[in-house]
This record gives sequence, C-alpha cells and structure tokens, in this order.
Amino acid sequence: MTTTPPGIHRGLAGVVVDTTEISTVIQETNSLTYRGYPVQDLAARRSFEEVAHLLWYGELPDAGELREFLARERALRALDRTTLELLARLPGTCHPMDVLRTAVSFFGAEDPTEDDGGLTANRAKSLALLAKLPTVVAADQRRRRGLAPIPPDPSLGYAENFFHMCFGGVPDPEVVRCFEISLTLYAEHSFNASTFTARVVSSTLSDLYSAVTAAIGALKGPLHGGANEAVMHMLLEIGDPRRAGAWLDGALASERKIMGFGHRVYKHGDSRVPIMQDALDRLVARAADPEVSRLATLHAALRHAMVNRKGIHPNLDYPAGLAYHLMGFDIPAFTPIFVMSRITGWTAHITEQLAHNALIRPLASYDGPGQRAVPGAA
Ligand SMILES: CC(=O)SCCNC(=O)CCNC(=O)[C@H](O)C(C)(C)COP(=O)(O)OP(=O)(O)OC[C@H]1O[C@@H](n2cnc3c(N)ncnc32)[C@H](O)[C@@H]1OP(=O)(O)O
Ligand SMILES: O=C([O-])CC(=O)C(=O)O
Repeated sequence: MTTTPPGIHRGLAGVVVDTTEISTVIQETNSLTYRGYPVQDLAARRSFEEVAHLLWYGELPDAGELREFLARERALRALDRTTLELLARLPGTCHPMDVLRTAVSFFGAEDPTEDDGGLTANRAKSLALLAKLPTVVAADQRRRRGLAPIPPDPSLGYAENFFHMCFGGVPDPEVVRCFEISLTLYAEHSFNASTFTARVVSSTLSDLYSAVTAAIGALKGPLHGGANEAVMHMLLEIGDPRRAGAWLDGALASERKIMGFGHRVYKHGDSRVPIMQDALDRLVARAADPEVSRLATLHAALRHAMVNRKGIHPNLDYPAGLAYHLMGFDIPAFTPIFVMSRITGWTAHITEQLAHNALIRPLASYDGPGQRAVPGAA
C-alpha cells in the first residue's frame, strides 16, 4: 500500500479550491441548496425547467420569464439532418455516453460562434444543449432497439417530451413527476468530478462545448455518474432478495466497490436519497407487479445489509438506477439521462468560472527517478 506524504491531498479530498454561488451541501444538516433554495422543496414544487432557470440566472423565473424560457427551449429541440446521419453512423456497440460526447463535440464543430465565450453566447449554447441532448438520448435508445427516431413535440414539457421521443407516448403524470424529480436532484452538486472537469477546461479559456464534452467523459466513469447503470447491473446479478446478504459478503471480501453506495462529501447519507427513494416507492406501488416488488425488496435488502455491515449509505444513483429501470429506460441510457439534467449545473459553473477566471493548475510532488544522463549524451 502506498502512503501519502504530508501536504499531499490525493483526489483533492477536503481541498477547497474556489468559491461558488450556485449550490452547497450543508454537512451539519445533510442538506443541499441550489442558489439558497432547499433541493427537496424545489423537487416538490417546481418544474425542472424552473430549476434550470434558477441555476443559470440565479432566480426562479416569474410567469413571463418562464413562458419565454419554455418557448425558447422547445424551439431548439430538433436535430438537423447532418447530426442525425452522424449519430446513425456510430457503431451500435459503443456506449450511449460515447454518442452523447460525440454529439456535443459535433455541435461545437457546427457552431460558428463556438469560440465566443461571452455570457450571451454561452447562455444560448447552454440552452441549445439542454434542448437537444434529450433528442440525442432518445434517438440513440430507439436506434439500439431497431426503431426510427421520434421528433420532439413542442407542446410537451421537458420530461414529458423525453418519454414521447423514447416511447411514442407519455406515461401517467405520476411517472413523469418521478422522472422530473430525478432531473431536479441530478441537476447540480457543486465541485463534483465532472463539474470540476468542466471548470478546468473552461479555465484555459477553451470553449463551452469542449468543457461539456470533457465533463461527459468524467461523468461516464462508474465512480461517478456511471454508477446509476452499475447499480442496475448489480441488482440483476444478485437477482434474488434472499441472496443480498451473502452476495454482499462475497463482494466485500473480494474488495469490490458496491455501486450506488458511499460519497466523497456525504458520510452519513446523501441528502437527495430520501426524496428519490420516496419517488421510487411510488413507482413500485403503482406497478403492483410481483417482479417489480421482488426488485424493490432486493434493493431494500442490499441497502440494509450495506448499512449494517459497513455503515456506508446509498447515494442518489442507488434509487435513481432502479427508478429508471421501472420507467422503462434501457440501462445504458441511465447515465445519458443524468447528462440531460447535469448540463444545467455544468454550464452554470462554466459561466461562473469564466466570470472570475483563474487557470486551474495544481502542483505535484515529484517522486520519480533522480536526474540521470541519457545514454549516449555527453
Ligand atoms: C452521483 C455520484 O457521482 S455519487 C457517487 C457514485 N459512485 C458510486 O456509487 C461508486 C461506489 N462508491 C465509491 O466508489 C466511493 O464511495 C466514492 C468514489 C463515491 C467516494 O469515494 P471516496 O470519497 O474516495 O471514499 P473512499 O474510497 O476513501 O472510501 C472510504 C472507505 O469506505 C469504503 N467504501 C466507500 N464506498 C464504498 C463502496 N461503495 N463499496 C465498498 N466500500 C466502499 C472504501 O473502500 C474505504 O474503505 P477503507 O478506508 O477501508 O479503504
Ligand atoms: O458530488 C459528487 O462528488 C458526486 C455527486 O453526488 C454528484 O455529482 O451529484
């Protein structure tokens, strides 16, 4: 095992690198606020579009501002033919996060204002990405099912339209509401790895698309956003609620990381989990299906076993993973759905970084070989 020398903060654990006005985790109360508003109240009372406005502009929209915001977002959802052709040519074997990463990079290449890092230009790009990403995710899920894309419907809200583009129909409002709650909870979480990645890229004065492309790469990993997919794979691997304890003992004995558990900041439970778990419970009750009940029982059994054995609590990916499965999405679409939401937080942070920019460039303590002569050099 390697020991960390004093003064070194591996993984930047515990290091405060800047200030932010966007969100904060309040450790003492295990709570999370966006621009000062508790996230559970936003999830209960506001639409995801209102939350996006709050994150970007600092305030919830009034009725007129919301009308205008919705109209602008709905008008930008469609993909042009070149993008649809490009996406259709990507191998069906690649992960949907690769598709999304490629799409964002391509949007940048297509945008003649790509290098305009001004506030107005970046706000326009952020809105266009918010509007278009669900269209990419839905078209990609359909492609993998051998189905043609369904164009967006501008008469539908953000969450409803996503279901429409994925499945050709909108489920009952309770399901849409649970999905929208997940989008609000996933929208923003301070200096997490993907947001920090976006800020690092922006700190070099690179363009917004490059920062978002890099952030998608960071979110894909199973220690971050990729965990919501890994949770579902793990539940399917365990299969039977009666196996949960024994499976966990074996996994811990082999030093496996249990997906959907633990967090760098929350050590006594993720503030978002109770809200998402409540939404998941409603989905389970509504389904009234023995197979769904079995999965929910397994989900609860593994959570209890993990808390009992290790004292490690679930993070948001744990209830969100199963909730997305019950909503009918394919597992590889789960992390792309996270992107559809987190695009709001990433772009809010890019704007904030550029407003008070300092190049992000930490130091490293060198512990490689001492200086030596290149063979043959005089
Ligand atoms: C939306 C999000 O991105 S939330 C995070 C999603 N990621 C996951 O769910 C992946 C699983 N979880 C993990 O790997 C970790 O908990 C992380 C990466 C999220 C946080 O990691 P860190 O803050 O670096 O915590 P760290 O890895 O130091 O964990 C502390 C101890 O708890 C253990 N631990 C933490 N999480 C887990 C886990 N999920 N399974 C097993 N052990 C765990 C570690 O092994 C370590 O044990 P040790 O002290 O005996 O070495
Ligand atoms: O904050 C983190 O490290 C990870 C997380 O929960 C998030 O990004 O939502």
